Amino acid sequence: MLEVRNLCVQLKQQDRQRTLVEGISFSLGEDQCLGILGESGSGKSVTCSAINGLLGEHFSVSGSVRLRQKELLTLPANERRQLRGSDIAMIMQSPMTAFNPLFTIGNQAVETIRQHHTVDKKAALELICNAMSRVNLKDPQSLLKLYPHELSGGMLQRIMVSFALVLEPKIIIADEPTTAIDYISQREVVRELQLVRETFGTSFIFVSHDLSLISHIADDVLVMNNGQMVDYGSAQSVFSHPESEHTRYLIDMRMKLINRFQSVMGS
Ligand SMILES: Nc1ncnc2c1ncn2[C@@H]1O[C@H](COP(=O)(O)OP(=O)(O)OP(=O)(O)O)[C@@H](O)[C@H]1O
Repeated sequence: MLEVRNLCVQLKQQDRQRTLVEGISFSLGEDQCLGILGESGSGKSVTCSAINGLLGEHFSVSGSVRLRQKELLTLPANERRQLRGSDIAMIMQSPMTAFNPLFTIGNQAVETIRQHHTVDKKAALELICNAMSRVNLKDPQSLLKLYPHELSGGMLQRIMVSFALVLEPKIIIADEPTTAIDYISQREVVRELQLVRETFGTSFIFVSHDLSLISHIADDVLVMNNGQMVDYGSAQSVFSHPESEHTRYLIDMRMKLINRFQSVMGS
């Protein structure tokens, strides 16, 4: 489905280039979930944005990103845009920047859905309302009348998940899709994303710094540190026999946290 080879992202600065990400390679099969794990600033979001062609002109991206044998990095911008949503949908970490502040959520939903499905406005609204209810958003009709700034980050994030549920893309890149959401809704969102995978065979790239979440949902895991890939393989092998010091460190930190929690709960 998706084949990424030696992906490298540089930021063009006045007199030099700063490398943000280098040497990222992985394959994502149909109905497969790749977890990208790493601490803050390790390059997870830049990697996802590069794959989806969302980095601006200050960045240079090299390597290869092939979607069903089609090279995406050299694709003209309009063809790339067409793939977004229908082939690859992204649930972004900062939901505020994902929406246009000048239009209501309902307008943006209808516009986005009708770009990819031949349905009228009423049917598009029904689809999005239905998807919003599935991710625990109450009274979707009223929410659709609001502008992005009138909603919390967590609500916008869940609305983004609803867009992805309606568009039924082949691949969903979920970049920390639960960061701005309370614990109960996090579980709803993860459950819904898993249901999408089971129902439509959607492939996922699931980005998180939460090791337990990744170990729970990912088939394969790629661990990043300082813009580089330090471990890659099946979740089972990466977590039981990590190759890098850094992955071992992340696992140790997680174990310490669990032990501390158990001792606090026990005392
Ligand atoms: N728009 C940008 N301009 C300049 N540098 C950037 C930009 N976006 C990201 N970076 C830099 O690229 C590096 C990787 O950032 P990235 O956002 O990909 O990390 P991350 O692993 O997703 O972190 P987090 O979990 O906090 O989101 C960081 O050093 C960051 O400062």
